[in-house]
Amino acid sequence: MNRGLYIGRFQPYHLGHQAVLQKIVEEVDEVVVGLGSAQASHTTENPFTAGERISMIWPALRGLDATCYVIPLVDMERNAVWVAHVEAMTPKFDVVYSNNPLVVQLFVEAGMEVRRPPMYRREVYSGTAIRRMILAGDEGWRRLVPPSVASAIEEIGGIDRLKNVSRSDQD
Ligand SMILES: Nc1ncnc2c1ncn2[C@@H]1O[C@H](COP(=O)(O)OP(=O)(O)OP(=O)(O)O)[C@@H](O)[C@H]1O
Ligand SMILES: NC(=O)c1ccc[n+]([C@@H]2O[C@H](COP(=O)(O)O)[C@@H](O)[C@H]2O)c1
Repeated sequence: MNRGLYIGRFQPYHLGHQAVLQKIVEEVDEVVVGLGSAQASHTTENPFTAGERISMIWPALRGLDATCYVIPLVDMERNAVWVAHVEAMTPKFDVVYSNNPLVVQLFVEAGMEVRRPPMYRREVYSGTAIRRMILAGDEGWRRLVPPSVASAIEEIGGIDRLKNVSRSDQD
């Protein structure tokens, strides 16, 4: 039995992430989705709580042909102990999937196999781009995420939240 770890902040989860996971499930029997920066929310970079992100991701994972775990991972002050922290919080995994240079570096140093998934239409499928579209009032962001993510963001008042937390006291 082969298990893969896919780490991201998923702020929000988008169709690029979904495309990566569809490829990962062809290579492993089970996937651990590591929900990074679980402590973060209500900022421009990290608008959604870990719980909200789980609610967004869960329906999208149901369509995948593999057992998936979603595990919240709070950040650690020391990068040197982060891999041990991740290992302590997750079921045992055999391979890590990430394109984040720091994540890759830390797992390679720990002797883990790391695979870098090819980028899937990065110019549009990007958390940063989607948050910018929401802030600009561009409704096109809804086509870049699974339907469950768009409706969850709507239900929690995520559009107004992102706009409000991105304001300065001069606005
Ligand atoms: N379009 C994409 N195709 C393939 N991999 C992607 C794509 N977008 C993000 N990833 C990868 O998925 C992992 C998790 O990404 P993350 O949650 O940071 O999304 P992001 O779109 O990069 O968000 P942000 O712009 O907020 O950093 C990272 O390894 C990232 O490189
Ligand atoms: N020291 C740490 O806590 C540490 C180190 C490396 C990555 N991470 C986390 O891993 C996640 C990587 O996800 P992204 O690729 O979405 O940035 C982020 O949440 C990041 O904060 C944390």
